[in-house]
Amino acid sequence: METTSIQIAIVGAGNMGGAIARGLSKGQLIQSKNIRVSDVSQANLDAIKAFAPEITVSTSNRDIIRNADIIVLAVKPWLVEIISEEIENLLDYKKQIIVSIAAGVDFAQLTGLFSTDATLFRVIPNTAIDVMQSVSTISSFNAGKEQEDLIVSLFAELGKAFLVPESQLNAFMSLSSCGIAYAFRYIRAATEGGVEMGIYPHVAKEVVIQTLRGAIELLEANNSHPEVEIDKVTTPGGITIKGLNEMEANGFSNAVIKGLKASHLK
Ligand SMILES: NC(=O)C1=CN([C@@H]2O[C@H](COP(=O)(O)OP(=O)(O)OC[C@H]3O[C@@H](n4cnc5c(N)ncnc54)[C@H](O)[C@@H]3O)[C@@H](O)[C@H]2O)C=CC1
Ligand SMILES: O=C(O)[C@@H]1CCC=N1
Repeated sequence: METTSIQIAIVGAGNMGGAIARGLSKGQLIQSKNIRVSDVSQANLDAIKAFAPEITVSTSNRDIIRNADIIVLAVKPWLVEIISEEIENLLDYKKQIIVSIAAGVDFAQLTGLFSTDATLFRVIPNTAIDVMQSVSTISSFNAGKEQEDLIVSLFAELGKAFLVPESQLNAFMSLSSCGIAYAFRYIRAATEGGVEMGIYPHVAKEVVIQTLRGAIELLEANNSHPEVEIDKVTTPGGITIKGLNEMEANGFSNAVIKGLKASHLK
């Protein structure tokens, strides 16, 4: 199917649904006039309309899903069941693809709510989808290669997309969707360290951000292991190794790994 004719309906225009609608409308694959969004909050719909007037908005979930090729469920996990009851009798499982971004709602639950015949995707983005820099981890159920390629290509417009078996989805979610919060916590900690050493907070934050950007660009440009880049910094007998050893003595790597594992849904 030509992507220019694809109709997409997004149920829930909050942080994630709103960002997906805005991102796709800025991208090349889906035309804004083919994007429909519903929410119980008129304010959220007004915000989408203000961003892209060509997007159709509605407070009726049932209205927007009619004839949509792809239906994205972007509501909180505990609302997926309520939405499924509301729209289920309108769905055509032979034609329509359902994409759920609800964290922790697995295919076993989704097939129970919809049908074992449904073509389903689970997509786990992170909040950087708002700036089209998400990690979106994708699993499929009953989907053909073409359908998988389509969903991956849509989310690749909003950052990077990884297609993985459902058994790995929660580990990816811990690393990227929770991981973005852990990255922010590092930035906060480093900024506070800078302030303690006498640097203004806004300057310290800028320095930390640019330091991280540089680290990422080096890793990508050199395709290297982080430890290789660390070896280039640590002058023998110098100050960096003192700092690293002090951080490790205080459990830095252990804390990061334990935090990731604590957020890994089993
Ligand atoms: N926030 C995050 O970092 C991540 C969130 N997710 C998942 O994304 C989903 C959405 O999360 P957020 O966008 O952060 O939540 P949100 O609360 O910002 O957005 C949900 C939207 O659904 C709307 N809504 C409520 N009841 C509705 C109904 N009956 N019909 C239509 N719309 C309705 C709300 O008004 C709200 O705008 C959740 O299931 C969450 O598990 C997944 C990965 C990461
Ligand atoms: O904290 C949570 O439960 C959700 C899932 C991943 C990011 N936020």
